[in-house]
Amino acid sequence: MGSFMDENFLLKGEIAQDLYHNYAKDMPIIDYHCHLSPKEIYENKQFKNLTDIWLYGDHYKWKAMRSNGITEELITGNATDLEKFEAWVKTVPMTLGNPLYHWSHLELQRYFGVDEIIKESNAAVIWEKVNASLNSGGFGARDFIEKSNVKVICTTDDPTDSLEYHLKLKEDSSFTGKVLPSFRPDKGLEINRSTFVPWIKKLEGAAEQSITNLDELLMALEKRILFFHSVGCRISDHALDYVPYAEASKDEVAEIFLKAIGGNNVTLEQEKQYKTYIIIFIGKIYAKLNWTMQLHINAARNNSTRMFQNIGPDTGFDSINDSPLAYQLGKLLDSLDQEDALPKTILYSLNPNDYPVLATIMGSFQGGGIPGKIQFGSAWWFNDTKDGMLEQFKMLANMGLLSRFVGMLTDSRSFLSYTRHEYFRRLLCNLIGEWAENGEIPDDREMLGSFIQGICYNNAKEYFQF
Ligand SMILES: O=C(O)[C@@H](O)[C@H](O)[C@H](O)C(=O)CO
Repeated sequence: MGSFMDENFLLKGEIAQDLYHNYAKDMPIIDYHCHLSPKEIYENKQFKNLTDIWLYGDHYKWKAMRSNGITEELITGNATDLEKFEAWVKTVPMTLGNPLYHWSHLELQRYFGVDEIIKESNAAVIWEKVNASLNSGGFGARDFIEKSNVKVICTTDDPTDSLEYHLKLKEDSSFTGKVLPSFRPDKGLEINRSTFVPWIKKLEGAAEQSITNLDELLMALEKRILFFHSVGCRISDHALDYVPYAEASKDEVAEIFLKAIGGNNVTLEQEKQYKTYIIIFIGKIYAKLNWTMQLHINAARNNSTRMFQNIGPDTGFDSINDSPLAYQLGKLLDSLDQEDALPKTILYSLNPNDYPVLATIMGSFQGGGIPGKIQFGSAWWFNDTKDGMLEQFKMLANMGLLSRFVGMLTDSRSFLSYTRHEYFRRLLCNLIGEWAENGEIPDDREMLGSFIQGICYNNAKEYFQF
């Protein structure tokens, strides 16, 4: 029996171990969806202590702490960093079976050489060891990126963003990686939210034009897409908590837009018509620019009104949604495909019940000579677990081509999360190794190695063309 999280962690059998150690482990990383701050990267943020880098912004850990009965004071409240750290250390032993248990140990092992089991009796030594490293130099934001062999990072950015720090990083020869923006126009699609009208005002400033009608909105959106493209953006991202599809003429959508900017709510049907029209309009531009369109579907966000009002979004109060998507998604993609204007697309759903739908719709729109043009995206958020990742691998293999998968992303706000790529790679190598051990696939190491390296890095490099 192997020791806890040793070098062959998650790798059963010689083939899996060979595939991981000799093919996967040292492949570079393209992290094509995350929520890191380009400002913190540019400034090479230094971290005060272990809580600063390990707990701040990590709503995965926050959610676990709440489930463990830790009070909010010790999670996002006014407790000291040491008190928050101690509260997390008290929680970790309770997370057995949750990926947080593995991820937390990987984060300390890989970046700080700390092998202690995370538990209360080891809290002091862990706190001291890591803080000594953080205060010794060479443990800034950029250092974690470079240590993790990350070649490309795609942050998540609003169309009105100046991209100031992306531009500064582009000019900074001391930084060898690429930090590229992703175009995330959610606030311009959520026409019934209180953020919509203020956002249109912000867009007027960013696009340096007035936006008093639909044509001007479309012009402004195209301007911002072209600006993002000039800064190196090649990917967009849409959080579609439900997939809209409702047909309407341009004149009808223009009326809906005027109603909204006049400060009036529109009907749900009108919201769907507006969203459908805008997604198709910008999707055509994505296709022209050879961008990739990511659709993150079926999240149910900010379930706790009280906590949303207290501490805002992305704080651990979201869940899986179950809105129907098969018809709507098929029609949305077909609307673009009919005009030969469907961009490369990555389909994610937070609801695993949607996986067969996504994996088969994906197959309906492949083509254009692009391997894996339409992707069934990596197991996302609550599915970013050992079982969730394996389920996605197998579904994609059964229904499409796992060989053409563009692989893992962290989707994180933490500079320590690149260990999730290691976790992913170990699970992938173990699955392929298991198939070979069972004689389900040939034990042809070069072929299997190439398969693995494609999913770890080479497919993404070819697909995204960053
Ligand atoms: O991109 C999203 O909307 C979600 O991934 C969201 O940001 C969430 O907070 C997250 O990061 C899940 O990993």
